[in-house]
Amino acid sequence: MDSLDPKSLLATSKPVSVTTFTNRPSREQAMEAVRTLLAWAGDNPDREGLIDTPKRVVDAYQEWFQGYDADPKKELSRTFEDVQGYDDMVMLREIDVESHCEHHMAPFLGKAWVAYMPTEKVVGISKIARVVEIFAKRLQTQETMTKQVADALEDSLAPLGVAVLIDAEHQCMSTRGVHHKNVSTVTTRFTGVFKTDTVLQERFLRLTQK
Ligand SMILES: Nc1nc2c(ncn2[C@@H]2O[C@H](COP(=O)(O)OP(=O)(O)OP(=O)(O)O)[C@@H](O)[C@H]2O)c(=O)[nH]1
Ligand SMILES: [Zn+2]
Repeated sequence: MDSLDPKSLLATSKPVSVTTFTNRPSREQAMEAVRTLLAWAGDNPDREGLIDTPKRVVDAYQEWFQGYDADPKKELSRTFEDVQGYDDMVMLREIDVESHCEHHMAPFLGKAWVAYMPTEKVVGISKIARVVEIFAKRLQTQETMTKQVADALEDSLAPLGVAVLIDAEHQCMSTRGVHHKNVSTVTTRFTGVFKTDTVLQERFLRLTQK
């Protein structure tokens, strides 16, 4: 099996865009990396209980990071104009967020509230949840993800404004490091009328409360 030279993968010191980083190692190389981690942790990767673990871990990573292969723009490309003049905010409450922090690759889990003020077109509501999922299934900071969700809606729907709030607990804080449990991190992004109209912003924030 070819050894994986990290220098050849990260040959440039410039930040690598997630959409242009296509020089991926093979599945076999990824499984070999898991074997290395198991041995490094102090266990025997060849014992019966661990023999299939690299395969399971690679399958799990494929699921947790499938957002790199998905395009949020595509999800938002189908819109509907026949809404009989509906002119108020559309809001999805408590969309599940299952993501991984880019600093530790540890899970952060929580909820997202997403609203937009449509102009003449609306999008299928499931597509908004799909967009949240696509960005969640990449390595993230919560701040970046919050802005990416808002930007995707802005770019595709050209609405009067967008509001996004994410509330999540980071396991890198609860299960290691500082070991503080039940700390929720809240991030928000308001654009357009949600930024300029404080009454509307407060309405959105009230709707994020239980
Ligand atoms: N702003 C922000 N920070 C995050 C997020 N996820 C994890 N972090 C933080 O990233 C930071 C990384 O800090 P470092 O000092 O480089 O890493 P570390 O030594 O592992 O830090 P500790 O977690 O404090 O042990 C930590 O403070 C984490 O809590 C996130 O989504 N947003
Ligand atoms: Zn972390």
